[in-house]
Amino acid sequence: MILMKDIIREGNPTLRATAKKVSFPLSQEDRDLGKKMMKYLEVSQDEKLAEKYHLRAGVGLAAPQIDVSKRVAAVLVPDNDGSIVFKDVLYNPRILRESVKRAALNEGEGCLSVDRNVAGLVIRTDRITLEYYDVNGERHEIKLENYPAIVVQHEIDHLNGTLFYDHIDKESPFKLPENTIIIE
Ligand SMILES: OCN(O)CCCc1ccccc1
Ligand code: NI
Repeated sequence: MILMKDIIREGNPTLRATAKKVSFPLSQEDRDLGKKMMKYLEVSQDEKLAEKYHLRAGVGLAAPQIDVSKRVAAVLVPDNDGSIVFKDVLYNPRILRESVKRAALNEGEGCLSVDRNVAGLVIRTDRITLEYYDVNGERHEIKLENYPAIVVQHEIDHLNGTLFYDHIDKESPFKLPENTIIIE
């Protein structure tokens, strides 16, 4: 099971590398990789289990964060009523289209690989068309907006060696750019 000790932190060069695509059919190793990353998210979102295993809750986890430089990310986005908005392990995810409209979470973002708070608006795209392959090699092309779109962009950033605070305006971190909405 993935524990916090398995998650690499800022300074580890893997976090700034461009991860490699996986090939299909997936090796058993790449299947297991996706499974254990999703397991981490499920356990981390269960209050009791997260406490038991000292896990920081996460709505996404990218393979580079466990020092595996492959284009694989698990996403588990709950609704505030506990239902699931989006859940899947994304293999070779790719953003096909981005809206002109931008978006940022009101409370900013954090990262399991960043052990500090970095305040400021993380400016992202509000709506995306996402292409990815699932564990069975099936191609998916879906539209996401608002919170799930933000999470997927955060994870795909990890595959390209980008961290959330790279998107914060250093001079004025809380300036709201034109054409940008705040997501509560
Ligand atoms: O890479 C995943 N991870 O560091 C966990 C936090 C994910 C996340 C947090 C805030 C907004 C979008 C995504
Ligand atoms: Ni992260």
